[in-house]
Amino acid sequence: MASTSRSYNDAIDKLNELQTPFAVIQARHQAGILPDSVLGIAKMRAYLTRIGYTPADLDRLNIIHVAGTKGKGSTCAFVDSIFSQYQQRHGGPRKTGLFTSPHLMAVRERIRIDSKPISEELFAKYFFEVWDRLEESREAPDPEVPFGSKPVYARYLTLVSWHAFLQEGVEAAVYETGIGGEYDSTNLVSSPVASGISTLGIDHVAVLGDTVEKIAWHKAGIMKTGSPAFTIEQLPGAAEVLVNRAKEKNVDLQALKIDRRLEGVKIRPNATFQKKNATLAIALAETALRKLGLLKEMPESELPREFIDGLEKCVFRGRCEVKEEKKVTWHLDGAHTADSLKMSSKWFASEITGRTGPRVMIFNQQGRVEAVDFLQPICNALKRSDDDTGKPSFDHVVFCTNVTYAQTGYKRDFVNNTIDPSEVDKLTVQRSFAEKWSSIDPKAKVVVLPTIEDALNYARGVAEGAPEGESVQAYVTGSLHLVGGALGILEEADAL
Ligand SMILES: Nc1ncnc2c1ncn2[C@@H]1O[C@H](COP(=O)(O)OP(=O)(O)OP(=O)(O)O)[C@@H](O)[C@H]1O
Ligand SMILES: [Mg+2]
Ligand SMILES: [Mg+2]
Repeated sequence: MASTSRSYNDAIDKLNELQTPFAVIQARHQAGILPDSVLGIAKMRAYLTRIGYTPADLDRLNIIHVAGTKGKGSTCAFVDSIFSQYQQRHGGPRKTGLFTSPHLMAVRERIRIDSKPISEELFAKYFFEVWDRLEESREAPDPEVPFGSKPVYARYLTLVSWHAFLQEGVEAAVYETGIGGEYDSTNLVSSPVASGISTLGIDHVAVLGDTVEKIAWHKAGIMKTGSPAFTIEQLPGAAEVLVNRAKEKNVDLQALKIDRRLEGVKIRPNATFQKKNATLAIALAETALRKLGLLKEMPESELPREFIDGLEKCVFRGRCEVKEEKKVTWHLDGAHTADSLKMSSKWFASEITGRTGPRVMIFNQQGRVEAVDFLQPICNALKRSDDDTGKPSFDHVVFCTNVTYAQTGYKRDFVNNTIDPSEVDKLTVQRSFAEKWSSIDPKAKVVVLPTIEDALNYARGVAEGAPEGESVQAYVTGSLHLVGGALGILEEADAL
C-alpha cells in the first residue's frame, strides 16, 4: 500500500523501519548466519530493475568509486571539492553527486548534489518514488526478492541516490562504499570512471574477515576490468592482495606514493594520512576530469589551481574539526577504529601542545565491547610531559551514549534499532569504558552520562570553574554519531 503522508520526517521514519532490529541481528549471529554476500548483489540488481534502471544507466553518472577501511569519506570529499572548483570556473561537471556514509546530523547529508545535502523536499520525493516503484513493480521476479519488498537501510539509500542523481542529471558522481566492496550495495556499477582504495586496516571483521588480507580481498572487489584503479601505500599483505586481484581482473592498478605536488598545499589536518587521501583524490579527479574533457594538461611539477583550491577549501565536517567557544575549545573527530583513533588522539595532542586549560574527553562507541581496547592508546597519546608528571592524561573523561538530547531523546535521523536498547538504557558499555579508564588513568575524574547533551553541559560546567584566562580543551571522539550529535547541538543545526 502506498503511504499517504510524505514529508522528509515520514521518509526517515520509513527508512528507520528498514533497519535490521537488534533481536534479528542477534538471532542470526547466534545461528552463524552471515550477512548477504553474493546473494545481496543479485538482490540489489533486482531492486535496481524494479525502480526502472539497468546497471548501464549508472554509467551515465561517470562514477568515481572509493573503498577502504579509513579515509574513504575524506577522499570522496576531496574529489567532490576539486570538481566543484572546475564547475565554478569552467561550468563543468554540469552537476555533481556525492554519496557518503554515515551521516552527521541528517540522513540527507549522505546524498549531496553540487556538494550540498539534497533538500528535505527532494529527498522525500525521491525516497517515496523509489518506495512506490518497489511496491508496484512486477519486474525481475526472484523468489529471494518478493514483490513489494525493500532492501535494508543502507541499500535502500543507495537506490535513492542513484534515482536522485539520474533524475537530477548529475554528470559526475563520487561513491563511497558502505561496507567492504565486492558485495557492497554500491558495487552494481560496472564501468566506473576509476576506482580508488584508501587505507586498509581492521574493521567490520564479522563481515569482512579478521585479517587485513581478507579485508583487502573485499575492497578490491570494486576494481573493474576496463577501468583504471588507484591506491596508496598499504601494509604489505594488503598491497599484495590488491595487486593479485588487479591482475586477475586485468586492471591497471597504480599504487601511489604521496604526491610531491602537495608540498605547500594547505590541507587539513596536515598529517600523513590526509596526504594519502589527497593523493588518491588527485588521481581520481584527474581521471574523471580528463574523461569529461575538462582537463587537458596535468603538469608534473605543480597542481592546477583548481586542484589546490579544491583540496584547501574542502570541508569535511566532524573530522579533525576545531570549534572555539568562549571558555571551551572543542576538538571533534569521528574516528572509530583502533588505527584511526591512534591517529586522532595524536592529532588532538598536537593541537593542544602548550595549552594549559583542563582537558576533557567525551567518548562513545555504542555496542562495540572491543572498543574498550581503543582506550589505552588514547591515554598514551595524551600522557603529560615530564614537568607535568602526576597529572592524568585527561582531567575529566565522560562516557555517554549517542542519544542526542536529555529531554527528547534521539533526533529522528539517529534512531538506531540495530543496537540493544536495554544496553543503552543501562549504560552498559559506557560503564565498562569508565572502569577501564579508571584503571589506566587513575587520577582522572571519570563520569558516565546518559546523553550527548549532558556530556557537553558537563564540559561547559568544567569551563565555568576554570581559572580566568584558561579554557577547557575538549576532545569529542569514538563515534561519528556522537560527533554529529555534538555539532548539531553546538550549532543548533539541522544538517551539516
Ligand atoms: N587514510 C587514513 N588512515 C588512517 N586514518 C584515517 C585516514 N583517513 C582518515 N582517517 C581517520 O579516520 C576518520 C574518519 O575518516 P573518513 O570519514 O574519511 O573515513 P571513512 O573511511 O569514510 O570511515 P567510515 O567507516 O566512518 O565511513 C578521520 O577523522 C581520521 O581521524
Ligand atoms: Mg567503516
Ligand atoms: Mg565514511
